[in-house]
Amino acid sequence: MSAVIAGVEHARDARAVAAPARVALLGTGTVGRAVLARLAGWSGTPLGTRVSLVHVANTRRVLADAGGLCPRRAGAAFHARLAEAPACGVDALQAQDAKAERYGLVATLGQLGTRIVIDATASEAVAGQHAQWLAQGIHVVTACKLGQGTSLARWRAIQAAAAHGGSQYGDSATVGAGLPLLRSLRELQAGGDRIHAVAGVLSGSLAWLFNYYDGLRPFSAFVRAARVAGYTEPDPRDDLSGEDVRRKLLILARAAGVQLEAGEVEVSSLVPPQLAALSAGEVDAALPSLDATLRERFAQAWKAGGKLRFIARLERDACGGAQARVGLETLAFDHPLAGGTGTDNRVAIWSDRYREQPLLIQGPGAGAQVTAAGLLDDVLRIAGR
Ligand SMILES: NC(=O)C1=CN([C@@H]2O[C@H](COP(=O)(O)OP(=O)(O)OC[C@H]3O[C@@H](n4cnc5c(N)ncnc54)[C@H](O)[C@@H]3O)[C@@H](O)[C@H]2O)C=CC1
Ligand SMILES: N[C@@H](CC=O)C(=O)O
Repeated sequence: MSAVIAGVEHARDARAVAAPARVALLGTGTVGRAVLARLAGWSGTPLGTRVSLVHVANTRRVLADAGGLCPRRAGAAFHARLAEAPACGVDALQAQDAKAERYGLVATLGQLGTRIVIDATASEAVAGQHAQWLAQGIHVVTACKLGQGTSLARWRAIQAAAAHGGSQYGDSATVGAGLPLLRSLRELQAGGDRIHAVAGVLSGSLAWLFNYYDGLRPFSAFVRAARVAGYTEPDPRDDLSGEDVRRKLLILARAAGVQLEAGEVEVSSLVPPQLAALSAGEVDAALPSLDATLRERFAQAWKAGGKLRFIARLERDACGGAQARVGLETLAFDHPLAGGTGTDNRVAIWSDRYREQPLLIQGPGAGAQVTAAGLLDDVLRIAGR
């Protein structure tokens, strides 16, 4: 290659490397707000040059600018009147009709370069779009478990669409709020290990509840506090019923090579039928219906000299089958899965190399900041250097 051509190629490479990934954020609640705050903190740093936020939407409004939005101003625009948002050099913040959001999103992301949708919603409709975006070559980074943690058909569609579109699916934040759980399972298998079993606490809110519930104050008051702290799902019954943990266990199992259907996970719910039957708006007033049963469960565990922990278990047998279950257990105080504090998830993984003593991974398993960091770690991995 001549020096001139090599120089042109080099300049082209340098431009390709420098082009920021174009990012759309869906959801501006607990997690989405923290994503915007973290992006705002990157302004003027090398990390800030690697991503360009072009689209932000929630259920009510959309802000889009193909030239790039200011994350700080976008955050303020969603949580204060636009006029009060401090200016930071963005000329064209456009409020669009939220109904046009899906089409607007793909158009604003454009056709070229690295395009990423961050899903910080708990929306079934948005999860239903993941495979379509991936098939178009748009990467998806998600905190929402409804993509990979529901039906096996949807999980397979996501894998197939990513392969077809040459796109990546960033799922670190779906289990353990970004703890290196999925990554560890994948790396163990890439190194030739078979995963034998996984067990532990996979819910940050339930960890927090059973770390602090004292059997004296009403359990329902702790549920309200966990919701205010941003640890629960938008509807706390998704946590209390074990549904959120079922989804996480399905995501882990499938990543471990066990293609379970949702119905194959045995789930013991903490939600009584009368609470399960209510509309979302009626839930808060009815939370005290949890109190008597939980007080009794706590007293029994205390008498037995143990602690309550909401545990997920996946056990593989030698014939290729697997058992999966989720529910409240009484564990001895010194049980390896009973430790941790706050929202800590604590998960043990048994594999070929970790046969007797499992690999243990522990850390905060819910919360806006850790989840936003997990999402943006995936964004940076996809955006490249
Ligand atoms: N809160 C936490 O600690 C963690 C949450 N997650 C997941 O993150 C997701 C978001 O959780 P939160 O922020 O706590 O919920 P949230 O209820 O605070 O926020 C949800 C946001 O999504 C928006 N939204 C809903 N449907 C939409 C649609 N069709 N298009 C655009 N926006 C839409 C809502 O307007 C709202 O802004 C959930 O899937 C949750 O499971 C994952 C790990 C930890
Ligand atoms: N509601 C979830 C949030 C993270 O996924 C939990 O409690 O773990």
